[in-house]
Amino acid sequence: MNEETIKISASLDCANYLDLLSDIRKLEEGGVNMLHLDIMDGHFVPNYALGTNLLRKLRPQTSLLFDVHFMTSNPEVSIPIFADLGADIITFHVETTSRLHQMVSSIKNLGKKAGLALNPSTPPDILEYIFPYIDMVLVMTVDPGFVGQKFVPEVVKKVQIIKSLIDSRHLNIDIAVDGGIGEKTVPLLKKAGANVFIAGTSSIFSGKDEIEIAARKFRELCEKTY
Ligand SMILES: O=C(CO)[C@H](O)[C@H](O)COP(=O)(O)O
Repeated sequence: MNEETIKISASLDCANYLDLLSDIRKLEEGGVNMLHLDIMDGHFVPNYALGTNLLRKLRPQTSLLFDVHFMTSNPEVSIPIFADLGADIITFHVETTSRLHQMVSSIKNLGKKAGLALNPSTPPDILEYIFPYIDMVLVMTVDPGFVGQKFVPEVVKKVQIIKSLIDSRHLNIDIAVDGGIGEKTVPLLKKAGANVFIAGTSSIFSGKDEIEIAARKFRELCEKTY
């Protein structure tokens, strides 16, 4: 993955469930790169979202990349299932396992990109010995589980730290940010080193503009130099 490239991943949990396919067409039209698919289990997070049947139905409908984010307590069992359903990037939380290396290598062995997600309160040190094996770090800028939450400003510093750890190792790893990503927060996070922006109710799905227009405006915002 190319750390200098800006990528927009639209969070499907924020789309209109009653007219999903039409929203996906608008996202394609608006030039997003990926669909961010939050899989929630009611255990790791106190909410439920998305699942296998939905991915199975959606996969033949779009060529957008599937950026699967497990917000689940036991992602190990789900990795092969979602790989088989056409996930392109598979991200799980470092807080859920003591088997980081095993799980990352199982994702890579299935031919998928591997991402690790960190809650706002999780320090970045945990990444030190796993950096060489991963493609993306997903830095949560809200506690996972719900759309429309308040951005945690302290996380900007963490993005900066992760970016300098990656650069000092000359690695090519994407830094994604998720939660409250919009006009006010993109400049701070971009300056700190983020390059994958997860779009939710704070941007593309705010309802202010049509989705395709909002998606184009969001890309402009993310591509600006700050
Ligand atoms: O991870 C998520 C919820 O846990 C969503 O992807 C994200 O929070 C949605 O973005 P917004 O905060 O803009 O509604």
